[in-house]
Amino acid sequence: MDAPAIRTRRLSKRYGRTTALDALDLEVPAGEVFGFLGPNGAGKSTTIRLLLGLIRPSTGWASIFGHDASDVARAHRLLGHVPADVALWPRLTGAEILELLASTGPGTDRRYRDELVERFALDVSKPGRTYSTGNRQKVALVAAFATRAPLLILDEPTSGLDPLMEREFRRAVVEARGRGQAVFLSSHQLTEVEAVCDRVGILRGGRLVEVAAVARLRRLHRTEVEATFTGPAPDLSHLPGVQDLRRPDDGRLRFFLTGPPVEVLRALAAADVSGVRMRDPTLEEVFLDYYGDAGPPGPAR
Ligand SMILES: Nc1ncnc2c1ncn2[C@@H]1O[C@H](COP(=O)(O)OP(=O)(O)OP(=O)(O)O)[C@@H](O)[C@H]1O
Repeated sequence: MDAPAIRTRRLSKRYGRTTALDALDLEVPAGEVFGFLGPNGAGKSTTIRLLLGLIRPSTGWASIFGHDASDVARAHRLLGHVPADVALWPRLTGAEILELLASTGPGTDRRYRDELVERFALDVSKPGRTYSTGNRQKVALVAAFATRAPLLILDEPTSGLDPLMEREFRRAVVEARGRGQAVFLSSHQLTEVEAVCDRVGILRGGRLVEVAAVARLRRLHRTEVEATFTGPAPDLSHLPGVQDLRRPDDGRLRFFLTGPPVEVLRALAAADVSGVRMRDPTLEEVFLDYYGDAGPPGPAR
C-alpha cells in the first residue's frame, strides 16, 4: 500500500464560533506509531471523529490509505478503532461482543484475540452492562488489536486502565508495529507516548504546533547540564545556547543548553572540569514548555 495510513489537508472543523480543529496538515505513513498529544479541548477527539467519518469537515479533507475518510465502507475495512467512551451492547457477554465485532470488522486473528483476553485479564463471560469503564476499554482494545487492519486509531485508550494493564497495552502496540500496523494514539499520558511512539504531534487550541520524532523533540528542547570543576568554574554565560546559568556556592555550574554543544564542550574541556552530567528533558517537560502550565523546567536541585 503506497498511500499513507492517514493524510489530512487543511482539515478543519468549526462548531458555531468554536474552531475545534484548524487547518490540520498531517501524514502518518503505514507502519508508524504516531502519538497525538494535547490538553483537554485541543481537538484530538474531533480529529479522530473526522478520521472515522463520524463528522464532516467544515473545510479540508482526510484520507485513510488514499480513501476519503467519509467513504466509511472502504475506510473502515482498513482500520480498527477504540473510541474515547466505549459503549457496549448491554445484554451481550464480552465473548459475544468480541465475536460480533470480529464478524463485522476488518478481519480478526481469533487466536491472538484469545491470547489478548488472557493478557488483559478480561472476564468475557459477563454481560456488557456489568463492565466497568476500564473493562469496556479492554473489550474495545482486544477487539481492535486483534484485527489485521493496517491502521488502528485509539482515542485515549488507557485512561481507565491500571498500570499492569497499561504495560500490556504498550506490549500490544509494539506487537502491532511488529506486524506492520500503523497506530494513531491520542493520549494525555506522556510516558506512554514516549514509550511507544515513533513520532508525536502536539495540538493546541485546534492547531498542530509541532510534529517530530520523540527523540528529536527532546533534543530540540533544552538539555540540562551540570558541571563540576577541580579549579574555578569558567564563565560560559557568553556562549551560544547557554541559558539560565547558575553558580551554586559549591563551585558547580548549572545551565540549560539548546543547539549544538560544541562550544560549551570545548570551554569545559579547557577548564579543570571534573564531571559533567547532561540530561535530556522528558517529554513531560517538553510538553510543559509548549503549554506553559508550569513554565519551563527548572535546573536540577
Ligand atoms: N459537538 C460539539 N459542539 C460544539 N463544540 C464542540 C463539539 N465537539 C467539540 N467541541 C469543542 O471543540 C473543541 C475541541 O474538542 P475535542 O473534544 O476535540 O478536544 P480533545 O482534545 O479531544 O479534548 P479531551 O482531551 O478533553 O477529550 C473544544 O473546545 C470543544 O468544546
